[in-house]
Amino acid sequence: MKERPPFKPSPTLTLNERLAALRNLPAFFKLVWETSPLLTLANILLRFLRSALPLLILYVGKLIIDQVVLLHNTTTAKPHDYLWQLVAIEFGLAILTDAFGRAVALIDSMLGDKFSNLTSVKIMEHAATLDLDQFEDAVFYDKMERARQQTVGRTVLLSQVLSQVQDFITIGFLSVGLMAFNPWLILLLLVAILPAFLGESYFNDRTYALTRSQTPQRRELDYLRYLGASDETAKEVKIFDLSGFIIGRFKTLSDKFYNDNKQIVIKRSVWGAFFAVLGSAGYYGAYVYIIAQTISGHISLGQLTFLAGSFRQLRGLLEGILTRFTTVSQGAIYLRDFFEFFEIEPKIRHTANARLFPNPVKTGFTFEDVGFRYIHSERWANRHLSFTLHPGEKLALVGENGAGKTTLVKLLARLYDPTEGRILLDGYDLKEYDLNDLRFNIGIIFQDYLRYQMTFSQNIAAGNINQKDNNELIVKSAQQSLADDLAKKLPGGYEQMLGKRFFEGVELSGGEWQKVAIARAYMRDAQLLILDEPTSALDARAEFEVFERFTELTRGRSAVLISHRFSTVRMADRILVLEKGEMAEIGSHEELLAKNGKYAELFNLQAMGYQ
Ligand SMILES: Nc1ncnc2c1ncn2[C@@H]1O[C@H](COP(=O)(O)OP(=O)(O)OP(=O)(O)O)[C@@H](O)[C@H]1O
Repeated sequence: MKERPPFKPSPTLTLNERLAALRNLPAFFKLVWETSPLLTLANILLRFLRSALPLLILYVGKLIIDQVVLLHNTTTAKPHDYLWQLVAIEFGLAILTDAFGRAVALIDSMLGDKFSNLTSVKIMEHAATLDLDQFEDAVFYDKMERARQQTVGRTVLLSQVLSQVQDFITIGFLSVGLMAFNPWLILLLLVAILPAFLGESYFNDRTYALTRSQTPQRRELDYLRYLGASDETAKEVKIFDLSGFIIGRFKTLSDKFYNDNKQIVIKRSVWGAFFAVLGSAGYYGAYVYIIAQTISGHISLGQLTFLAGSFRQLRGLLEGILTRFTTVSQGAIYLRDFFEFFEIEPKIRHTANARLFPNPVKTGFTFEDVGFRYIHSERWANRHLSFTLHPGEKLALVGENGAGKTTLVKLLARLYDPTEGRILLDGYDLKEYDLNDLRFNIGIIFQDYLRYQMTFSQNIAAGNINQKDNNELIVKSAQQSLADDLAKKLPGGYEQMLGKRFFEGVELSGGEWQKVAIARAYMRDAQLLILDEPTSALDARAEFEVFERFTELTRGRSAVLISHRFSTVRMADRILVLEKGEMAEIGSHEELLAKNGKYAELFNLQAMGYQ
């Protein structure tokens, strides 16, 4: 594993970037609304009602104290009914405050869960539309990882923005009373709190920059976690005794994470404590002033409790609003990462009036000087390919490792578009065809096909998932790929769970998995079938049988076969020999042997090995 450069926090964001990030908020709220209009509405309503309660409680408190003082100072006995009514009202308000608070928290958490599910689905849906080469790009993965992180915890932003509004309203209510008393005191509070706000803002910036720069490392940690503890990796990790190496790498990376984060957390906490003292000083300054005013008889005891209470709450609220402001703008910046992912557009797409796949194909697939280079690669994986795959023809691709065989079939299925030249189907560029229809009519089984940890029948149905309940078709496909005998031997038959990851799963041999995978090719009525070496693990007899059936069953349809076994390759109508991505030869087995070129050389080499 290449040693990574040390973490380098990206530069902190400019004010413009912060403000620009706030523009994501409306889109975010739209998404929250989409999550659940009912919960969102209930949340807003409850918060609004709750914002008036603190002032009401303080005011009732003032009335209570004034009433107590009055009763205390009068010598004649007076009924206490009014006082107890006030106490009962305050009690009721306190209960309401608590009940509203809990209801809001409950709704927040339900909304949060729903939001997280909705956004995860959206990410998966969007990822499904993107191109293969986008998945082969580390920068893309970083973006996807950052977007994925936003699916959890982002609803905190919602409650923060709503709390912000709620607190503003409460402040408005509280300020009305205080303004009448002395507006300067509010200013004093604001000045005392400002440093805390600026400090928070600064540290949030640093944290964001660090988190963002750590994305690739976080992905590497995930990967190491998977390598160190997964059924797919356990065998090799044990045999090569890699666990020490993997754990060591994990520890180094996670320690570095810890240390880098620790520095910011410590600094933030020290400065936070200092700023809190400043805030307290402002509050106590105002408090002393109010006490002095009471002693000198300018205000009543009830007013003292009302004002002191208002101030205490105001300080808390102002502090909350200011620190939350930075978190909200921070959250908006994280949102930028989320929405950025959705801005990634696939390049491989079709036009509005795309053509449907021809049935039957008339002239076939024609390569016109096709060349292809993978993203970020200097080398041509395919170059100067010019040939026609005729309707009904069986074409075998032959060539050494890395000669470009798989790349060629990926171009046929438009997993990539040619870098130069073009591929025509019945005379029209592949790009003019409806992408879904094209892919549906081309069935490919790759050499690195997936071994789904699902049931036997689902593994086959993966070839045409719309037919997952069509048992007849599934059994027929299994019979055609020789997988049916296998199903009969399994305890659960077609409903047998495959792989070891889930309960009562059964592991298959490499060749058995291949037979299951090949059955996928028969699940759809594809016009072009491609087998890219999915038979390498079959014994020679099984491969021969599989291919014999394949050519028989696909009669009338075109097929491309990739195999390193010449006993199989010779069954094809024509053989295309690739060398370093270019066409070396094309012709039938007999023609190419007679030519005594590259094909004859490879064929004789293998024949010698069997002697
Ligand atoms: N996703 C990819 N990104 C970048 N380069 C790739 C990618 N896939 C293949 N290549 C490169 O393209 C070249 C052709 O690869 P390809 O898989 O088409 O060969 P192949 O003939 O199918 O080989 P094999 O017989 O080993 O399966 C190789 O040099 C390989 O390194």
